[in-house]
Amino acid sequence: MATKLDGHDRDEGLTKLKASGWTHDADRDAVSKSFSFKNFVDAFGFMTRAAIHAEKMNHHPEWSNVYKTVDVTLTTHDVDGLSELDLELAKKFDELA
Ligand SMILES: C[C@H](O)[C@H](O)[C@H]1CNC2=NC(N)=NC(=O)C2=N1
Repeated sequence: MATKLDGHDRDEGLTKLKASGWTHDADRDAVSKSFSFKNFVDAFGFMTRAAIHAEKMNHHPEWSNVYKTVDVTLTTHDVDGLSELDLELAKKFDELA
């Protein structure tokens, strides 16, 4: 079971995510990023690779796709906010994009 991030780990994690283009919604305690690709095939390829990774982690994104854009929001529903799993998944999505 995930635990809600707090203290130094949370500050450090959020700082790193913001530096790579993620924004933090304080009301939901969620992070979001809009990924842009060359075309639909690249966007959907990213979603396919990301989905396989998310399923392996048993941690799933809220996301939507329009043509070559994929909008992603990450939060941990089980703890009503950010956990280490969100930081890990965000980092992986950045690597895959
Ligand atoms: C039962 C199952 O392990 C849980 O519902 C998992 C599945 N994927 C999840 N994904 C996300 N983003 N948050 C969760 O709390 C969560 N919980």
